[in-house]
Amino acid sequence: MAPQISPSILSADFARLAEEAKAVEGADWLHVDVMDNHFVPNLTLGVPVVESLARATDTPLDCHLMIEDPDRWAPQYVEAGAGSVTFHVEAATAPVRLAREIRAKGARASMALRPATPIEPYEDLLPELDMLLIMTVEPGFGGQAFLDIMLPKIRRTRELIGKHGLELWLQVDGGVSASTIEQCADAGADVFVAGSAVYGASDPAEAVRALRKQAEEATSRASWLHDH
Ligand SMILES: O=C(CO)[C@@H](O)[C@H](O)COP(=O)(O)O
Ligand SMILES: [Fe+2]
Repeated sequence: MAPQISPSILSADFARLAEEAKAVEGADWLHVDVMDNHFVPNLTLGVPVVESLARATDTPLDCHLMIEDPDRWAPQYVEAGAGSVTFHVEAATAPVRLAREIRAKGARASMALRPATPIEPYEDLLPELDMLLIMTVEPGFGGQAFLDIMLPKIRRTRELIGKHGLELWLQVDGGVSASTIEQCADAGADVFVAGSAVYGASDPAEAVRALRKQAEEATSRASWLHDH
């Protein structure tokens, strides 16, 4: 799959969300970080804001739920208009049932792993998912440094996806920028969340295009190397 860029509005101006969403039209997704001050020590926004954002932009919403009890809340984000809903496996009680419910309601189902959560126990769940999110920072805040100790986990996950012949997308989130996106693409990620690297730039739309170009070039170099 061609690399996709998902700018995170966590780094945008929350008083101007509609304008900030429009500033990155051309991106594949708009990443919406939902935090409840329990699963992570930060509080952002909820269902009503997602409903408004879905009306304010044509870019599909990629909702990253950093909340307790996603089994209860995630379906409401599909109803609010999200195109993709990511729940954390550490918070979910019944991840298979939840992924099936998200899909049945019409969104892409995605599961996230915190940095200390290994992929291996969840190998058998992969066919139930449309995307897996590997956090490359501890969730909770934008602008943190990329954890390069996550690169082996990205590689192992890409190998598991290949082994099972799945179409699953592999997303990375946290500290993704011009200096780190190529390592992520080389390790096998294909959906890149970037908050401060996009909204901290003077031209966010241009930052999205530049990140996509870097990811495309790194992906084609990596596939050339693997094929030869
Ligand atoms: O989920 C999160 C943080 O928990 C992210 O989506 C951040 O918003 C990414 O921001 P940068 O690290 O790219 O600044
Ligand atoms: Fe996120």
